[in-house]
Amino acid sequence: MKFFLIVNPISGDKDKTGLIANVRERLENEDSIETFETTGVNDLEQIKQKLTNKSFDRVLVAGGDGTVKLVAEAMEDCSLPIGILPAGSANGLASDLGISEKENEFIPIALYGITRTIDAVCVDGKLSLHMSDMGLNAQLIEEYEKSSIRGKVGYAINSVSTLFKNEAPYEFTIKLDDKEIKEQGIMLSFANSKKFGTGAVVNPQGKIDDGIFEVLVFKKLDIVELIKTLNNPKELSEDFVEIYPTKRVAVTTNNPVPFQVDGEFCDEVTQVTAYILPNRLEIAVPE
Ligand SMILES: Nc1ncnc2c1ncn2[C@@H]1O[C@H](COP(=O)(O)OP(=O)(O)OP(=O)(O)O)[C@@H](O)[C@H]1O
Repeated sequence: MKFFLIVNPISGDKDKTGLIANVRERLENEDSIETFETTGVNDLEQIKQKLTNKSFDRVLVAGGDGTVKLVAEAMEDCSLPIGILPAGSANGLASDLGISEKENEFIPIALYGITRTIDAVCVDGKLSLHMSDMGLNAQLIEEYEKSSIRGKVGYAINSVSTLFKNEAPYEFTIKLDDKEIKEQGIMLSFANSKKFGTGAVVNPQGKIDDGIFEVLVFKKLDIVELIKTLNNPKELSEDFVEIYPTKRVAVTTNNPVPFQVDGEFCDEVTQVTAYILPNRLEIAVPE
């Protein structure tokens, strides 16, 4: 097999040298691998070009959700299976697909594992594979991106400051196919899957390949419900989160609200439309 390995050198604040060496060690004799390191500038065009000019059998991604998304965007015209080597501060997509965080378990899956086709969501014209949202979490991501401390420690420190200086609750007007709803909440998520990157299950009925996504309106910070999300709940209280399964939605707010897509802060917005992209991507998963 021919592999194209894309490495994000800064993701998760982790050195990837050992990981790359371990991947190479697992290759079978006739396999070949070409490596590309992201720079944070012009990566999309460069990856697209490599994929157009050469033929590969599988693309490996050593990074977090943002890097997987980048690769998925680059594969608009050329669809190849993706093997995820989780190496971000938040590996929400990998965790949702049941991919282990242990190198000796995830490397063989990424290289030779069976694949599964998953949906994506187009959110405000951008590709979202996992979770995008308007509100508190997006503000946290904005603060994190500005801060010099990366990795899980960076998230933890910024969580505290975000909790003290945010403008929530926000007023959301949610237009679904059959109804329009007004809800007040601290954030609104467009969820293609079950969990946040932290592992918190906020969308218990969510499936990444069911042709729909869920709009989640988080009404308040409820410590008891937040603890529940860490224990794989089958359902959550409607006083904590209201869930609307749908194929499309248009959301508006009165005032600008921080907005993020799969862990990347985008902007402050007053409106976002989203719709499902069924069977968008093929990813290697555990059996
Ligand atoms: N060489 C680089 N230098 C700086 N930034 C980079 C580089 N390569 C990629 N990036 C940036 O990394 C981000 C994607 O990181 P990703 O989500 O995969 O990992 P992460 O660990 O979750 O990210 P973060 O460290 O931001 O939490 C993108 O914003 C991208 O522009």
